[in-house]
Amino acid sequence: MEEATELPLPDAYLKFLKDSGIDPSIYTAAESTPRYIRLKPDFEEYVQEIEAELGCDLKKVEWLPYFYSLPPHVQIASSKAYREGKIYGIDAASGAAVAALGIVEGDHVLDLCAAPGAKLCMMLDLLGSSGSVTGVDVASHRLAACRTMLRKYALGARCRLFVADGTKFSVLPVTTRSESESALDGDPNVFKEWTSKRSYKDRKRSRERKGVALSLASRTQDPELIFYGKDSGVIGLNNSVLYRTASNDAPLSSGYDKVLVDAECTHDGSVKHILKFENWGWKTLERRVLDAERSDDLAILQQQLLFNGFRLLKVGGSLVYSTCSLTLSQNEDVVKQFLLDNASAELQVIEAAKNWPCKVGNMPMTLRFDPLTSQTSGLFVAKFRKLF
Ligand SMILES: C[S@@+](CC[C@H](N)C(=O)[O-])C[C@H]1O[C@@H](n2cnc3c(N)ncnc32)[C@H](O)[C@@H]1O
Repeated sequence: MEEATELPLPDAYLKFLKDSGIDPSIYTAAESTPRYIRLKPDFEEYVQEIEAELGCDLKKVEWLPYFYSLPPHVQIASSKAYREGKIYGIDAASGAAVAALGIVEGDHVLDLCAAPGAKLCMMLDLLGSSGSVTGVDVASHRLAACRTMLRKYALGARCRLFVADGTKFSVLPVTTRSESESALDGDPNVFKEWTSKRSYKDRKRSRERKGVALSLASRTQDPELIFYGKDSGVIGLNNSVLYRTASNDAPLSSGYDKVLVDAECTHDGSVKHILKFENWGWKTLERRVLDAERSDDLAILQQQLLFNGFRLLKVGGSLVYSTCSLTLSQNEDVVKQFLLDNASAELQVIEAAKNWPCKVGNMPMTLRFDPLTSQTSGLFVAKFRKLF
């Protein structure tokens, strides 16, 4: 195995690792960490066919249903199975973050940092034939890629996507529909089936609707609905119902059952991603990772995302906070501060994790996937329950 000292990491980054208490040798795992795919549940019988196509064995990940590992250098993008939407690439640790949510059929799930969307796809696969998933991301181009992914994998029926700031997003799930809401059918501003090709008349209406939405949803900072599936609960609603928002103080009975806050972070645990900066230029790493880490803004953003995700959670519901950073400041410190500020939050044991190849974090009940020991990308996971 390569020595940590031989890795092409610049001094400024090595200092960041040292200051953050991260052992640089985790990057030696980049070459040997397998690639992971998730097979869409309907396609398990195709394993042998996919193996022949990729020219390698698919090794079942025993601790995570429908996940397979393959040698790190196998490319999946040109394979027929990938093009036909039978498999998607997702690291097993990312899959664990979704599994930690414990999604069951009928849940209304919020994914507050959703793009590019591998976790969102897995959520929709777990959801079954009732419930919904709402994906939010502040980056419109990334969320557009997420929409493409949903359509490719035919997973969008129960999903809606909003470009919005997750620290302010306030739109509630559509749970039950009252008679007065169903009677909106004649209203020209009612959402019809979603289509990417919309007529001039529709676009004009949508602009008008957006105007209404802006005034109705001033607290939501103009969330823009860029996709909704036929069973997402959006069709037949008008703006006033769709943009029904959560009040800041009242405990929610109509909030989301499960929330994932897969927060923006420095990505230092994503060992393969970090080593790509060798080609992209270390200056880019300094700008994207080190400057971000140095500024207090990132920690504030993580706190605010967690705070708002929890606000939208219904009483009794569960929230998973994850990052692909291994620093204490972006993980345990965020969790500690959050627990201090929120009496209604308690850390929850992740029952499913008993057989996972991860370690307990620096706080009981939190988990850390470490590339050297877990054979996955690095990831921190904490789960909270809302008590009241
Ligand atoms: C770690 S990535 C999420 C990965 C995603 N969950 C997946 O599985 O593909 C973090 C995301 O947070 C988004 N983000 C950053 N600031 C945000 C904000 N204020 N509100 C919502 N999303 C934000 C970024 O655009 C980025 O897509």
